[in-house]
Amino acid sequence: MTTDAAARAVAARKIYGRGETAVTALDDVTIGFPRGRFTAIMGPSGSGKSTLMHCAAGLDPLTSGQVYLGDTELSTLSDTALTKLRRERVGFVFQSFNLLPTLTAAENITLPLALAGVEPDRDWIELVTATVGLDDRLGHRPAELSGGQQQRVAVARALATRPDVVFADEPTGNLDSAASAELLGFLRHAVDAFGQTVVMVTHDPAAAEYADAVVRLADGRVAEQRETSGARR
Ligand SMILES: Nc1ncnc2c1ncn2[C@@H]1O[C@H](COP(=O)(O)OP(=O)(O)OP(=O)(O)O)[C@@H](O)[C@H]1O
Repeated sequence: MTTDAAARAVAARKIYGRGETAVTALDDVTIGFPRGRFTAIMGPSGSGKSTLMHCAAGLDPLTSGQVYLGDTELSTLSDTALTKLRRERVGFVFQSFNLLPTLTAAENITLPLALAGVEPDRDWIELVTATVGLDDRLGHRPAELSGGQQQRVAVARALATRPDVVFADEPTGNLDSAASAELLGFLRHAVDAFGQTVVMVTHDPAAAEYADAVVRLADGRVAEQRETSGARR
């Protein structure tokens, strides 16, 4: 296992339910997500993609095994410490954008910093915000933005704390192909220009080609790990 993994799972097992209705969602998964790289998680419906992401992000505990963010083993943390870690060291992007409707785009981007009670790094926020490419629309509320624009705001929000990892769950699931390409280009840029680490669940092979590597799950196990062709870089 490489030591430069921003996040990793070791012998991760997740069982939902008990007895006859128990479902093994993760079955002995050991995987690292290298720092400064873009990893796509693929696999059929029910193969454990979301479970792996949720457990790696500290949203859901494992049944056995360990997940680490850097050198921190998440199961050793209290609920308060885990909440703090998620706020300060993890960024999330969801299929459904999840922006706060009453806040402007700019306010949505800096919200995680306000929640974490940390001083914004103004240069970083300016850099990320400039890269979003929304120009004069930063003062607009989400309802006044297209889906693609909203999701770019969501990625900028995920980057605001300069997290160790950004976890994106089907981030292009609600976008048309042009907006998807733009969003994936933005995620790619966050990795190449800012050295961020991105882990993205996707069903779309074209989306996965923006990543450096693809992890394919099947029946809760790692079925394949490969580097992408890099054709889009
Ligand atoms: N909260 C839960 N309670 C019980 N079973 C669950 C729960 N969450 C997931 N599962 C089961 O665990 C398995 C893996 O689910 P998971 O959502 O991780 O798969 P996925 O690969 O992300 O699927 P999809 O592509 O459809 O989102 C599935 O069999 C699912 O039904």
